[in-house]
Amino acid sequence: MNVLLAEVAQATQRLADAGVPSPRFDAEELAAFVHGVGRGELHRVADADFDARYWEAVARREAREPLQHITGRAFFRYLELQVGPGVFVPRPETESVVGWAIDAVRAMDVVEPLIVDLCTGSGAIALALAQEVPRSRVHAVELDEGAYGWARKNVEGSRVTLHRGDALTAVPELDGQVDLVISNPPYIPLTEWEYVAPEARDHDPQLALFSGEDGLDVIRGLERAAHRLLRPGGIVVVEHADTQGGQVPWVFAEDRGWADAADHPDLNNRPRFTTARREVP
Ligand SMILES: C[S@@+](CC[C@H](N)C(=O)[O-])C[C@H]1O[C@@H](n2cnc3c(N)ncnc32)[C@H](O)[C@@H]1O
Repeated sequence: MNVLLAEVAQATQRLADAGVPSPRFDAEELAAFVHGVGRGELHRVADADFDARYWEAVARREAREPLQHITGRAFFRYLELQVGPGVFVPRPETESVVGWAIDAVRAMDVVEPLIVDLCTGSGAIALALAQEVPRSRVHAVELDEGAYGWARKNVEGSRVTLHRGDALTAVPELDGQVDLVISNPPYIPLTEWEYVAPEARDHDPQLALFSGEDGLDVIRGLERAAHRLLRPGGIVVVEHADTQGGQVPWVFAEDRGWADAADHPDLNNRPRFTTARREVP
């Protein structure tokens, strides 16, 4: 075994002892990052090239700093995004939410679909839609100054138009014209603070996580914003916590101008997002 692989094995044990949920993956990813190679190429790093900065990176992860803050990058669908302190790290469960949205927009058969991503954080959702839906016109909205700064770096050179503002009142110039509104908003109930993993609780911005006593404050506001923005027949897609699948579809009620409200699971078969269609009068 070469030196690096032996160090990775030791690091894996340290991360496991610290309670890191995916210790081998993280130990390998940090080694790959520090040595500037892919994860599948670690065995090729010569013993003389072992870089002791690996152990600095492992110590940070052991203290439960998010992996993506240490490497400065997050992978989301086909994208590599810049992330760090001050912005929510995009999560794998959101990838399936975006997958559903991409299929829904393609099925609309609109030539230049107009899409709005509310609460964009790093810009992950907006950028994935711009990349995967041909000729889409994508707008992204973020309130927090720090997160907006990261999104601005990520959208540079893309087709995404970024706006700084409150999702609930944003982009009124698009009212009644939008084909798809999508959001992964803050949705954790304040009462669950102590159960949130240290990586999120201590490193993701509070504005990205919590939303009132039951976690639904922002989603209730988004319901009105989506109704305002969508054209008749347009679709809203909202991510929620796996405990909220029984509540969120009721926010998009028929007597508030919605049709076909439904809830959907993620790849782990947990309730993850609600979709609804703005009713056609
Ligand atoms: C859970 S994070 C999701 C970020 C991104 N959509 C993703 O999936 O990675 C929620 C984001 O919503 C932003 N946010 C919270 N309240 C907002 C509001 N009223 N208007 C706009 N953005 C808001 C937070 O700053 C944070 O960036």
